[in-house]
Amino acid sequence: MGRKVTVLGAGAWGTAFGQVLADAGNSVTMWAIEPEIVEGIRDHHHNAVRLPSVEKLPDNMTATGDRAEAVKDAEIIVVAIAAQFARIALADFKGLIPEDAIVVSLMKGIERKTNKRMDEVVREALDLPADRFAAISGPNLSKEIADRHPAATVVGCANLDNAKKVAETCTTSYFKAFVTNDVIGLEMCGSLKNVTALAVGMARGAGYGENTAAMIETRGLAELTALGAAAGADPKTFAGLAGVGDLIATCGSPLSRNYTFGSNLGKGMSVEEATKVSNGVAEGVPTTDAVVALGKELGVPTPLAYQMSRVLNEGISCAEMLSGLFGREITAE
Ligand SMILES: NC(=O)C1=CN([C@@H]2O[C@H](COP(=O)(O)OP(=O)(O)OC[C@H]3O[C@@H](n4cnc5c(N)ncnc54)[C@H](OP(=O)(O)O)[C@@H]3O)[C@@H](O)[C@H]2O)C=CC1
Ligand SMILES: O=C(CO)COP(=O)(O)O
Repeated sequence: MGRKVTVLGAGAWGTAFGQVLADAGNSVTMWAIEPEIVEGIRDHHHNAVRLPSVEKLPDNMTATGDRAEAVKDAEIIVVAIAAQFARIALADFKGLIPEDAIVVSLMKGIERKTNKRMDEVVREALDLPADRFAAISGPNLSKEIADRHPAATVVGCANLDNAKKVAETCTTSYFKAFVTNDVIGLEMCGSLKNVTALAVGMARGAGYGENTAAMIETRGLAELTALGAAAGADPKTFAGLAGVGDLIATCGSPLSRNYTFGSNLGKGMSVEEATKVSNGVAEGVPTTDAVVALGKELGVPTPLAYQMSRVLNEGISCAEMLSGLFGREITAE
């Protein structure tokens, strides 16, 4: 049974996920600011700007630039906007969202300055109760999913029935969704793994091999698990698809914008140069400082995020970043 679903933001993941929803039999409306993107999807079933690899998007997928028209009668509204702009973009939708619609975030980032997760930002921006907010997070590189390669994800909602409703809405022969009520865990996994991916990419770009990558990934996992648990997440979530799973995908693939951004830094580019050549938003960049701040707030050491913030703000080298990760004191792992 198809539902009316709206996706706010026709970036790479918003568009690929829109295709998943359409493949699952729903009637999908994409909302985007840029008229070129709206016209491309609506008139030619093609997003030449953000997802050119898909020649023809499904027929049951359309687009509009009109906010009220986009969300009218939608049962599920998916938000896929660059995290730092989510609050401001959603402010214009306040009052337009149907009263019983579930709002789903695909975003993986922490808001700078407030250090808030996307569940907090979305709920505040739309004045939304917890049981109508869901997060989706997992190893979901958009280009692979757009090519319909088999993949899985996790849908989190305080209300498990609503998580199941969202999961059912995005299930296809190639896309499997699990459910949880650990929204905080999903948010922390998705946001923090991007900082680790920046560091692994940087090490790879600088020419280091498997040992270095494994060291950063494992220490990154320990860091995001500790911070997540302190924020109220279930530590088990970090061993699942959204935690270890997404770390493996993101830290191992040049399709990841965060990995590639880091790799370019490791090859010697400046932050400005790496930003210029980035193929979409690298959420780990603005999220890094927010993770350091959140660590201070919650009393959890975040050595990897701290060293990456020095890379991004002070331009320290990869070797300096890695040697700064560990003190000289001998400790248990
Ligand atoms: N790509 C992936 O593989 C995955 C991405 N994600 C997460 O999904 C989120 C979106 O990523 P993705 O689609 O890939 O990113 P893109 O860089 O491809 O697109 C970013 C999107 O944000 C929109 N946007 C930026 N600023 C504003 C604004 N002020 N108002 C409204 N819209 C705005 C862009 O609109 P416009 O095009 O008009 O500029 C675009 O739709 C991120 O948080 C990312 O971490 C999660 C899983 C996988
Ligand atoms: O989150 C992702 C895969 O799960 C996508 O990673 P990037 O945002 O680094 O491309």
